[in-house]
Amino acid sequence: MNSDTDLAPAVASILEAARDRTADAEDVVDVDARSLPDAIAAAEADGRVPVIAEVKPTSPTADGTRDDDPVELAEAMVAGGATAISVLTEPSHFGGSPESLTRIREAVDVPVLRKDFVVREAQMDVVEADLLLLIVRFVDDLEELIAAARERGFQPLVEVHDRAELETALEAGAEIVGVNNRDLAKLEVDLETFESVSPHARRMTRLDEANGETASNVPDEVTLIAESGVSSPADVRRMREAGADALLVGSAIMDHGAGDSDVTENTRRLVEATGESTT
Ligand SMILES: O=C(O)c1ccccc1NCC(=O)[C@H](O)[C@H](O)COP(=O)(O)O
Repeated sequence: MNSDTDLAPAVASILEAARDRTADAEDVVDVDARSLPDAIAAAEADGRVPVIAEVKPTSPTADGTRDDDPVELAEAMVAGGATAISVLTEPSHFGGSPESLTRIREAVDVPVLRKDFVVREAQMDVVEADLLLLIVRFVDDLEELIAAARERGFQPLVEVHDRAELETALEAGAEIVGVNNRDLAKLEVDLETFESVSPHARRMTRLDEANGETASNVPDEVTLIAESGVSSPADVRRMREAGADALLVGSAIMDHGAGDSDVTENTRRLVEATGESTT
């Protein structure tokens, strides 16, 4: 793990809370996961942009809190064409909970991501989900955590912020990689982050192993997700042109400032962002 000194205070606080969080589950999770790559393929087949819509009651950068029932939010996102649902389960900075995720997963039939700050294996045994987030920057033993997640049936979504972290992720065998456009020092979003990392991911996964340029456990295919800062159909097209297989969108769908904003419509305008347009 890198030093904590170049993290925004909010992120340092999230990380400290994550490290302190106990997980005293008696049973090891054993989940029969819904496949994200299959869900992405199904969306592509019927002309939807694959959007992972995020149930994110609040966040350090949100301009408010939405108190709506998380299940109603998730169902509204699926009605708008969401390919999968991301659920923040972090309680103190994002207003999430594992219980919300369980209720959501029972109510929808798309894959559900547990978006949290998991730093130890024991913290995986809190709730069943189809995908589990692992953030390269925050863990010391990525390869072991990927293996531990897979043993439980989770599909690990490994999050990176730059090319060096991407290499770490791919060499550890990550098959689903999220490139987060929000930097952890100032919490600013810049879609160029995805644009600069994505070609490197494609190059690394295509290099012939025999030429010795890539580690032997780099997968042939990787599912690449552009995370954070996608707020308009134009942003969607931009990330797709840069190679995103799917987009993870929270704030633009939750629209925290406007408490009663229509989550179905907010999802649909991104899901339908195909073809040419200037907006
Ligand atoms: O969203 C935040 O304010 C935030 C602050 C500090 C660490 C992480 C944070 N967000 C986590 C996420 O990765 C996003 O919720 C997710 O990618 C969606 O981003 P957005 O569409 O920009 O809400």
